[in-house]
Amino acid sequence: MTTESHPQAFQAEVRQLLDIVVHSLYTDREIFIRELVSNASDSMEKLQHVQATEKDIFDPKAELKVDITTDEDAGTLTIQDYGIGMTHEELVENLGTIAHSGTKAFLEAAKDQGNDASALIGRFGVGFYSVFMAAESVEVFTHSWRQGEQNLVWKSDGVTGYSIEEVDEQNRGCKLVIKLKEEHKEFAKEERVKGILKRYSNFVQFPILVNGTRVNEVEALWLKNKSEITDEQYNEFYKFAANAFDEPRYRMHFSADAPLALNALVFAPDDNMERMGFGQTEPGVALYCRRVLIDEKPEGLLPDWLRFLRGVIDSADLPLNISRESMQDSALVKKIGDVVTKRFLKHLDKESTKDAAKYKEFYERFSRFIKEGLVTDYTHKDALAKLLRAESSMHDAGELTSLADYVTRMKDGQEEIYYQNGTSRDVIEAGPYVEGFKARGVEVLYFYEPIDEYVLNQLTEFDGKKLVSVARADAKVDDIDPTTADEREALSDEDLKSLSEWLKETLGDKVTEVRGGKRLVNSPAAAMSPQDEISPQMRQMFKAMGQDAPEGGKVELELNPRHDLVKKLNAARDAKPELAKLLGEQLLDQSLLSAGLLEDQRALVERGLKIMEAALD
Ligand SMILES: Nc1ncnc2c1ncn2[C@@H]1O[C@H](COP(=O)(O)OP(=O)(O)OP(=O)(O)O)[C@@H](O)[C@H]1O
Repeated sequence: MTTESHPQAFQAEVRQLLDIVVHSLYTDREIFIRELVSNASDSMEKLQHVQATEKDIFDPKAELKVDITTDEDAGTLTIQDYGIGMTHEELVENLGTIAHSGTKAFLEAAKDQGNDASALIGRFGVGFYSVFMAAESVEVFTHSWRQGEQNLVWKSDGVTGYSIEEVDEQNRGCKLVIKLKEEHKEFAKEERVKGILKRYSNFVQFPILVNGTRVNEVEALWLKNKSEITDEQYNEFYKFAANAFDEPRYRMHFSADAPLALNALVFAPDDNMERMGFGQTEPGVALYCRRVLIDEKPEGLLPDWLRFLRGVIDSADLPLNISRESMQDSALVKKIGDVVTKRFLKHLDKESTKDAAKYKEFYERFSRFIKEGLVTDYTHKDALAKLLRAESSMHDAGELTSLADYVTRMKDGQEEIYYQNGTSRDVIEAGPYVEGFKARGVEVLYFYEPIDEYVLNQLTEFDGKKLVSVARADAKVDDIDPTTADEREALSDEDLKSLSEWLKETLGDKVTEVRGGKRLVNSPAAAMSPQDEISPQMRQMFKAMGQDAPEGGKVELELNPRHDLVKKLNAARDAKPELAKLLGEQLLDQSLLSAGLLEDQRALVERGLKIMEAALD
């Protein structure tokens, strides 16, 4: 084998690549250190494989580590590894031509793009050559793991070509001596280099030392076997990764080989910082490729509503050099995010049945995110719906139930899932809507947040069963018989019909319809949302958000034909027409009031006084 001391020209493609690297890649210049440390680590990993089969290895006792030294005065940065090193032939092949597919693909794409290569480069690896973003010249001293090979140095200024010479004895592996350009001397500063390594290379499996001090202390826990990790280790890792002081509420650790090579370790924190008033939480699951950081806060990785999660996703399938900008529209990144999201939702569902009390605590803090997911993320709708919880007419206050459990308790003949949205349990139970369901032994779920109405409207159904508000006129509960018979005599159909017509006339277009119904027990009347109309609660929500609500929002008035007040009102139509009119209007306003829908209460109060006066006459 010959050893040239005269310069060799770079392959044309390498020159082209170097030109782009030096002239178009300005952002994230610091990543060249990440690239070189990754190469060092890869090379030592390869050595471990070689050690498994080969006995005769050069410099067999050399410890596997990355030694980095900085020299500010000389403006140099030196990176030494003890990996497989390179022979003369390998130096030519690896550092003088472009053999690896990623860079080739880049150059081909760059050709198609004409001059605008900078937009593309983030998607492909430039690996070793990225050093020339900061270097004036580079020397690679090396000895291969093979016995009997030469001690060599490869030198280049990264412009036209390189030379390879034989040198004095070297350690096994590669030592890169990087002479920095004047304007990039910052990379010869110890603190700057340590900062870069902490950011990108903290989890590299081999020790990294800067001027003799180790900088990477934390193990890449996500790549270890679950059975080898203690709870304390997990919690410590969470605190480190999330920069947190609390103990995580949930954690999920999983690995997959197909369809994607994936390792994920994610945590739900103790509390929801948004609920505590800290403003919008930033996404906190970092993306790694084989222990090396790609992006700390990747935006397109997980859906926005999972922004409370903390931890790490690592995929060996990702190209290391992918840039932040191109990440967001990478199909691979989306796929990774989707796999993790699905897994996490499944994990939560499992945990919720395993320990309901623990899940309740989580839900009380994080339900906002689940609801946000339900209204923004159609893909995961079904899995999210399983995680919803609510109080119920069948359970004590404070107890939560799931939609799935509700379905198991549905009565024979019941086709729909019933719910009511109100400010509190007391308000809901004091209102007229639930009583008819209770009398039939039909369960009603109670939701208390304004957003719930919207969430349930979006969800429309669960397990093939429609979600219906008990305030809807079309709720199909009338077909189910009450469990106890109501002995009170009802108004005749004829009287009920004429009373209803009279009331409709009296109330005018404040109501769409007045009619009798079977649903009420203790209340004389109730304001119902007509079929196919946006509910009054929804209108209120639009208003609260400062938006114009769609047309509609009128109610249907349902009368209880067994209630004394209704019977007496019917009689009063002829006997005391003036008072009957007042009572009819009052009945509507009170129904609106108990539905939380009366906007202006002045008329109600004034009318109340007149009715009181009449009562004393
Ligand atoms: N420290 C090293 N020790 C041994 N071989 C190395 C070292 N650094 C680079 N090489 C060799 O040079 C080749 C080219 O390196 P380069 O960083 O350009 O690309 P890569 O590591 O193959 O891919 P990428 O960096 O795009 O993921 C490597 O595949 C490897 O064979």
